[in-house]
Amino acid sequence: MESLMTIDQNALKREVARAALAYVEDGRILGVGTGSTVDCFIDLLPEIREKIPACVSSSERSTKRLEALGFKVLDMNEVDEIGVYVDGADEIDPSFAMVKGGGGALTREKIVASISHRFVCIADQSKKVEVLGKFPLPVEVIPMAARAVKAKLETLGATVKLRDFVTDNGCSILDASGLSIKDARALEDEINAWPGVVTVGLFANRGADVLLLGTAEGVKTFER
Ligand SMILES: O=C[C@H](O)[C@H](O)[C@H](O)COP(=O)(O)O
Repeated sequence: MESLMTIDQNALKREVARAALAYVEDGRILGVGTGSTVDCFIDLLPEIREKIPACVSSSERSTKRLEALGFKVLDMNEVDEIGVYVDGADEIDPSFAMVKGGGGALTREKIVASISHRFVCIADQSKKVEVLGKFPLPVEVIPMAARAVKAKLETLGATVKLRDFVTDNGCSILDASGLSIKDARALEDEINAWPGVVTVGLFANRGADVLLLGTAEGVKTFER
């Protein structure tokens, strides 16, 4: 039963990945996110190779995958702007605010998204929620700040675990469960301001512009 559910979810990921190809702008640098849904997207990019002069990627994982397929991946510091950024999410709410970072790439994702004109979120139906916070909120921290930031998250009512993981930036991740996220923008600003926080995995101030949602009835498109 479990494997059947997995197969279905993967099929939904492939469908939304295919739908995102239509959003890639001809001749503009493409921003590429990270995760299993984005892996499906990357694997389809050779079909539109001639439209993509180069990419900027949000992780070493995606960079490797893109380069293996023959795509040029630019350093962020070589680029002023990006047309479309395609990335997944762990949760997305009706205002297009997201929780991201399940794969640990949240900081680079936020940086690439910040210079992108359009953020296209690709996700299967399990990611769409009314209120953010069921998925543990990732917070990337400088390693020496892990204990202090954990304590601050606990004062907000979270149960916090240090992930056994080192990010592409050489930092640590705290996963905060049980937060009641009423005002995602305010919480994003608050946590980002704590000493030692690199970034929080809330993407509310710069949320998605388009959501391509894989459902049992096909891909549904939401735009704001
Ligand atoms: O750090 C990882 C990213 O934020 C991913 O976009 C997010 O975790 C969703 O990944 P997936 O497509 O594997 O569910």
